[in-house]
Amino acid sequence: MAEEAISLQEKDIDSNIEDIVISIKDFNAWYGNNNALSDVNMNIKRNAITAFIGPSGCGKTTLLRSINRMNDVINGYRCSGIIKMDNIEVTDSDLDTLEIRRKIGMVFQDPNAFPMSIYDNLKLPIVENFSNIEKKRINEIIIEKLKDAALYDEVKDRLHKSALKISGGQQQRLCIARALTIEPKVILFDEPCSSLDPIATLKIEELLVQLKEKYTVVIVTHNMEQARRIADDVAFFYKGEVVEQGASEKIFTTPNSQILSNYLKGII
Ligand SMILES: Nc1ncnc2c1ncn2[C@@H]1O[C@H](COP(=O)(O)OP(=O)(O)OP(=O)(O)O)[C@@H](O)[C@H]1O
Repeated sequence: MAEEAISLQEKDIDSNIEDIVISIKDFNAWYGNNNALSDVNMNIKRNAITAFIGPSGCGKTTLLRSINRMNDVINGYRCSGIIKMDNIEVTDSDLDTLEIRRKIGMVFQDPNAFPMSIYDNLKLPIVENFSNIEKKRINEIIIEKLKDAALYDEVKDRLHKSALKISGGQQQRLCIARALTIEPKVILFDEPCSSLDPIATLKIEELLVQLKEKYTVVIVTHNMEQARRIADDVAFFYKGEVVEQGASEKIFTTPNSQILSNYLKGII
């Protein structure tokens, strides 16, 4: 099984470098003495959806949050190895983490709309990130990003009403619009549909498929049907290792490892 995993990783590393936006090399992560990730090697393709799957506690979120250095704030967290986004070494401790998060945005499990108007939810990151920006341009960006997040038509008549008064699915699309305002290259999604009903979930899935035209999407999901529906590539995590990774079609139809096969059958 280990040999099969290595050959897949090597194959990925050989892919056209232009198509790769994030490369992860020999990455390890610890919380205190707990080795949460072991020797992860992975290439994440540009303008594609990559899904991280695997049982609970196997390191998916740890890797996701390491990609934009969100884990830096956790007491006892440390890592080794290299994560690069294009030519930027995001694991370089001298880099400003805010700068990294401008390029690598994140959307969380539960919609975290701010308790303010829909308009102000988007205005806030815009004024924080683009100094001296004109009001007219702020308006334009807000409308553009609400449209990109497939939300504009549903909220255009209540932009100045509270963001907390819209549905959970709409709030999640608002959070996606907010992440888009600063023009990231990559957007990380940590189980973005786990608190949503099936209809709201399908809307987010459709949106992610649209977003990959402009952005690179990485998603942690426990929903295998979701990964199957939307992911181009899949990485299967087990006990802190990436056991298998590759094209979604291949992962779901002809997995190499018994562990992945068992996971897909719901045995583990
Ligand atoms: N903040 C933290 N402090 C200490 N240990 C942590 C922390 N977050 C995660 N861990 C540990 O790191 C390991 C990997 O957890 P992680 O959340 O990355 O897994 P996961 O695959 O995303 O799980 P889930 O699917 O349940 O979200 C687990 O052993 C977990 O207990």
